[in-house]
Amino acid sequence: MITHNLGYPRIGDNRELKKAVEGYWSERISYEQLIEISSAIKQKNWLMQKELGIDLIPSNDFSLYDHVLDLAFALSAIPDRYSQLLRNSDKLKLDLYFAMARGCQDGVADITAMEMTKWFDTNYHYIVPEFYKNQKFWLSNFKFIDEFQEAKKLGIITKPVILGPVSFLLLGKEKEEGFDRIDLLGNLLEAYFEMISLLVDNGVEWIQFDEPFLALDLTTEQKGAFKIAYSRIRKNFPTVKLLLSVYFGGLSDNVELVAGLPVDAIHLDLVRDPAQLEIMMNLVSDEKKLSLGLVDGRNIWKNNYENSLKLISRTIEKIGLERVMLAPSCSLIHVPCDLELETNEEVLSAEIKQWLAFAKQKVEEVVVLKQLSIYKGDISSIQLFKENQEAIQSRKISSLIHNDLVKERIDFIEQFEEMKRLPFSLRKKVQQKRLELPAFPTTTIGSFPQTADVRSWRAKLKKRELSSEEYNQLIQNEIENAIRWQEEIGLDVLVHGEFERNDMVEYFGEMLDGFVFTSNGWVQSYGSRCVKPPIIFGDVQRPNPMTVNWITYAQSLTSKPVKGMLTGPVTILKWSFVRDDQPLSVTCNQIALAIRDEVLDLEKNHISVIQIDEPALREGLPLQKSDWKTYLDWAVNAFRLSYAGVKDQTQIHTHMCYSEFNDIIDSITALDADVITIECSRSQMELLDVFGEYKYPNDIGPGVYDIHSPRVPSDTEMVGLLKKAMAVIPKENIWVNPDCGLKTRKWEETKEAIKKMVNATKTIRESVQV
Ligand SMILES: Nc1nc2c(c(=O)[nH]1)N[C@@H](CNc1ccc(C(=O)N[C@@H](CCC(=O)N[C@@H](CCC(=O)N[C@@H](CCC(=O)O)C(=O)O)C(=O)O)C(=O)O)cc1)CN2
Ligand code: MET
Ligand SMILES: [Zn+2]
Repeated sequence: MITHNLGYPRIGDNRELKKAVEGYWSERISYEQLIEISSAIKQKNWLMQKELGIDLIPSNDFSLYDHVLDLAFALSAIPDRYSQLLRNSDKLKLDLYFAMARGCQDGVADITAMEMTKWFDTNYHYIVPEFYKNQKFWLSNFKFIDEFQEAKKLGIITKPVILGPVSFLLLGKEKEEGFDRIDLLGNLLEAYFEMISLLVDNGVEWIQFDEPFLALDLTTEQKGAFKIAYSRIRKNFPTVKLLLSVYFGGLSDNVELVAGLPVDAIHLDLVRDPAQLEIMMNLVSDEKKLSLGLVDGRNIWKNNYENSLKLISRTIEKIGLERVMLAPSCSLIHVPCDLELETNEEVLSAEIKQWLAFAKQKVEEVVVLKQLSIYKGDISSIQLFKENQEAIQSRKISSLIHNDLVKERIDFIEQFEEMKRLPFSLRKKVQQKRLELPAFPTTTIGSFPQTADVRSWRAKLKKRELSSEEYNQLIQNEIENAIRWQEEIGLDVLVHGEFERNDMVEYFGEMLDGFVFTSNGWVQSYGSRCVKPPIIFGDVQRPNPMTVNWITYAQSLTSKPVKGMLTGPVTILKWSFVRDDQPLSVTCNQIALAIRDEVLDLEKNHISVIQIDEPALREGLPLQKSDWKTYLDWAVNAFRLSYAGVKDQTQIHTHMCYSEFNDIIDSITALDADVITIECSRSQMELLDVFGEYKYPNDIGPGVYDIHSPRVPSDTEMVGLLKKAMAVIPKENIWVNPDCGLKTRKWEETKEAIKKMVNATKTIRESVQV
């Protein structure tokens, strides 16, 4: 029986990578220092996994920005617009790599970034490969082999992890007409052969090919591509061991296809779909191993050894010990590094801590499961097993979890559904009378730059180096400056800037009952950006108002409307670690009721516009279409519940980013927000087409500039994008705003860009009669 891991967090226990990469971008550290810090993280991870006793340790799971970009870069899938940056030195190559991720504006070059989007149903974002007709691929970067060699020097023969060829193509996007990216498979395989041959020459024994698309619905052609890819790889490399890994879902209709692929081992996500194991065991031939993904790589609850051991012994009985591999369900990049770093009991109590496992603990769980499953005697006498069962039991019966008041409120949900508003067209008139907005109203998405100063005040507040009065005063000053600046440049609907928030989800988690948070539970979201997802362990309710003081303070400074700014129930749910002892829909409704309390309090305090962000609505969509309807029904209901009972004169906004809306436009419409602001600019307004075709009835603010890049767009570019928007959306319905919040930007860039955005709007207002 072999234990292995699919990928370990690369950010470092204390976000060393984030600090190093950002240090490199701002020229505080050198190329050499960045490489040194990266190596230290990799080595620490490898040695730790070795020490814990994992048999097959992954390499090439590290990345300086994103593993999909790494592969595109290795295979020379570098769009032409970057050609002026192609250079030979290692440092300049790295600068090109970062330019692809972040855009480049340095006085000489002015190049947009590649698109970024969500990695399946996670809060991790990858860089979208760009594909062209007849594109050729060749190896020009060698990270996958360098990392293997690096680990080999430490005496560890790792298992390189490489995104499989079919998933790589499917994750990308055609950048010209007249071909399907799957047609590039033949060309792409040539480069994969080079890659594999280098690995084999250097002594690789196992290669892990990740093909998460096998957990999604596939066309016949796509299925065919998998057959071609793996039979050609096998033919060229008959002896190297291939592990095909599928995660985030069950194989469903693809199970026969996968069982038949000529690989040496198949990894299954048994957390998402335990039932697929029996089906696979019946189909798979004798020479193949099965890797059981039993330890949840997407959540932080301790593994229930009793349940896992049942599945393992069933598998041993059916296919034999030699053919069983044990692993986490997916890469561990989606969970924090190490629970032992949580030492502050005031933040995370011992009672709750004993229910949890982070990445390092999950690696240990895999090893212990192997030991327990090959143990010949009675495992109930083994300490590790006993402790595990006690922890599982303690969570089941804990009094912390259940709150009868919350359960009663949930039972009365139906009555809220009857709180209907006027239809949008009539509401719009009532709201316009109150707000008196010009044509093409301008606004921003909520956050303004989270400067080092603002963060340091929060850090000092935590360490009690600032009193809460001092902290509040500092934040109020920021809000006042932000309001003054917004008035000065002529924005129409203002925001308070979210300076008081560490994160749009964690902030609310900290104030709601039923949540705990961590001190160091960081998870990578994209590039150097990380989040600390709160943990929902029990029934949720709002003991006190969460935002009312800040928003009413901001509103008191101006006669223009200031938006109340809330995170929606689906997003709070999706970006937290969620309890697994009740349906997600129930937890979501509990959160919705808590947000609704806040909405109604804001309304009572004369806030005329309230934004309820739902950037994770699309990402929550199940991977298989057959599950969509159920999800969309409860997600849309929860959103509507969060504002149920507001008056017609209160304008409800929502915001979404990184989403393909094509498939869910009905549900977006059913949210019935008065205004939706969406991410659009990296895709040059392509995302808007569906709203036009569908004749989406309410107002839309298509993002006219990409906030994820430090690059400042010109007003001409924004005028161009607005004209594109006007070609598909009635002009009366258009708002003007950036793609998303500005918290990751610097003030300098923000001020310049928003000013240009307001100018672009003026140009548009002058050019059309509304
Ligand atoms: N949860 C979530 N998911 C999301 C988004 C989001 O906003 N939130 N946005 C989309 C894109 N993803 C993003 C994810 C993270 C960030 C982001 O800016 N993260 C910050 C951390 C935010 C945070 O929690 N800040 C804390 C802690 C900050 C910190 O690092 N403090 C220092 C100390 C500071 C000092 O002394 O100067 C430390 O702990 O070492 C705070 O402000 O209080 C970062 O990585 O830099 C942005 C976008 C999609 N998914
Ligand atoms: C990821 S969506 C962000 C929305 C939030 N209101 C902000 O402006 O930061
Ligand atoms: Zn956003």
